[in-house]
Parts: sequence; C-alpha cells; structure tokens
Amino acid sequence: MDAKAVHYVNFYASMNSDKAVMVKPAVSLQCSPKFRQERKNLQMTVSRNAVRKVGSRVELPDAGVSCSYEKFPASTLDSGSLCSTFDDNLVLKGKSEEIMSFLDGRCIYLIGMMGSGKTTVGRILADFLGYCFRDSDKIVEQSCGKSVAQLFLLYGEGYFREKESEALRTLSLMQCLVVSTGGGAVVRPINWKYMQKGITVYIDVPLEALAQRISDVGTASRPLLHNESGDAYNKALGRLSTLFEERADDYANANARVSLENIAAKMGHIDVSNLTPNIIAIEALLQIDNYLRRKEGMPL
Ligand SMILES: Nc1ncnc2c1ncn2[C@@H]1O[C@H](COP(=O)(O)OP(=O)(O)O)[C@@H](O)[C@H]1O
Ligand SMILES: O=C(O)C1=C[C@@H](OP(=O)(O)O)[C@@H](O)[C@H](O)C1
Repeated sequence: MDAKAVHYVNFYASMNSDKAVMVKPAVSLQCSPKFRQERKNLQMTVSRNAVRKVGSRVELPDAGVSCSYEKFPASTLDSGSLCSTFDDNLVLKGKSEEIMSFLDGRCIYLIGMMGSGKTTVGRILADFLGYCFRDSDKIVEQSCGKSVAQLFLLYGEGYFREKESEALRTLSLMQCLVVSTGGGAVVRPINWKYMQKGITVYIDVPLEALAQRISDVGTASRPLLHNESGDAYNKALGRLSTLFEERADDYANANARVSLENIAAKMGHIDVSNLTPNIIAIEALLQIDNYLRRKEGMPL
C-alpha cells in the first residue's frame, strides 16, 4: 500500500517520569477516503528504541511506525519523521538542565507577533530554567498606571514605544530573566541594543493561526487590531498581515527561531493548532541550544 494513502498518523507514547522508560506506545491512522474500505486490512505497529540517560540528561528515543497491508511484509512508512508525545515535563527538565550552564544567566527575549505565545511559552521556559518571567507590556502598565490600550488611546503609539524602550533598558541590566516583549518592540533599533546581551528567540506562528487565537480572545487589549471593520477573524488577519510585512525583516534578526510550521512537520501534524505550549517550549530550548553551540563552534 502506498504510504501517501495515509493522511496522518497519530502516535502516542508516554514515559514513566521516574524511570525514564517509555510505556504504552499506541498508534492510530487516518486514510484518504479512497482507501477507507481497505482500512481493515491495514496493520500498524510501533517500535521504539530505549530511552537513554546520559548523566542527568534524557535522550529522546527514535520511534518507528511500520505499516503492513494484508499479507505483505511490514514496511516503514515514508510519510515523514514522527516525533512522539513524551512526558513533556521530563523533556523540558532534561533540556533545561542541559543548557543551563551554557546560558550562564543570560536573559532570553521572546519576540514575535501579538498572540504568538510569548507570554504562555515564556512562563514555561522561566519555570524550567529557574529564571524569572517578565512581560514588557506589564512593566509599562505598572510604571504608567494605565493599560496598554489606555496608553494608545490617551497618548498615542509613540508614547507607548518610548515607555516600552524604557522597560527593555531596565530589563537589560538584569540577569536570569525570560522576557516576553511586545510584538512591535523589534522595530526600534535601540531595543535590539538592549536585548543584545541576551538571546533573542523569534516565535514564528502562521498568521492564520494568530488571527484565530486573537479573534477567540478578542482584540480589546490589543489596540493595534482594535479598529478594523469586518468579522473578528478577517479583520485580525488583515491587520496582522500588514504589521507582519513591516516587521518580518526585524524578526529575522533573532538569534534563534521557533517555527510552528517546522515543529508540526517534524511531528507529522497537519495543523499548527495541535501544538501545545509545552511542545513549543521544548523546541525553543532546542533552538537556543543550537544557537549556543553554533556560537561556541561546538557540534550540533
Ligand atoms: N500553543 C498554543 N496553542 C493554542 N493557543 C495558544 C498557544 N499559545 C498561546 N495560546 C493562546 O493565544 C493567546 C495569546 O497568547 P500569549 O501567550 O498571550 O501571546 P503573546 O504574549 O505573544 O501576545 C492566549 O489566549 C493563549 O492562551
Ligand atoms: O504588536 C504590537 O505592536 C503590540 C503588541 C502587544 O503586545 P503582545 O505582542 O504581547 O500582544 C502590545 O505591546 C501592544 O498592543 C502593541
């Protein structure tokens, strides 16, 4: 049977967090309509290599999914590499411990469009790295005693940008922070200067997924999206597209990039909306590790 007949494979495996042993691997698959009749003849099996512990570090095992059709021998699906869902916390812990000494207290600045998950993912990273989490929008709000939306309304965007730069300057004097920056912080060169002692990580989320998230929660707290006409999803998408065009080159300057499309492709997902904040945080740690290794001339 042609592997392309298989739409996607859901692979689930979990790890016993004490013994770092993967248990209960399971698999299910979705076929294209043309092959649904044949589904009963299709056998899926999951094989796994042992989890390796090197010191305190847990190495992800490879998992193989093979597919046999009626009496034909099993062959490994060629529909892309599959990455299993392990105990995320264990992986986050292992990877954080691994990069901690390389990081040496340097701050991590998360950059990316509004709604890209900088706050959500940032809190997870801070937790596992033993860092403090800071949100530059919140610092501005506390120092001015007004919400971001009020500041835009009362004094305009320029005033907010000044306050945002002040917040980043203050943060640049500190160590061991994960900072969620405002989506537009990247457009001012001075802000890059403030972030340069740390590591900048761009969370790259397709605009359609951003528009979906933002229209789900509403645009009241995001003044740059608030005045468009049309339905919530389309107005968010239109405005995000314009802003992204203006900012894409700035985001590309980040030290590391976390692309949700790349993660989804690695995991065999079709849709980035299936990616949990933990999975994205794991990818962020991997990309930070790669950046630090490249910088030190170490093998990846
Ligand atoms: N991986 C994810 N999948 C689905 N929704 C998410 C994900 N990450 C964040 N969200 C949701 O998207 C919205 C924006 O996330 P947030 O972390 O505040 O983004 P940012 O700080 O970049 O503006 C929130 O409602 C949050 O719960
Ligand atoms: O993209 C932007 O220009 C903005 C993003 C917002 O922060 P989040 O990215 O945290 O939503 C906030 O700073 C302000 O509304 C402007």
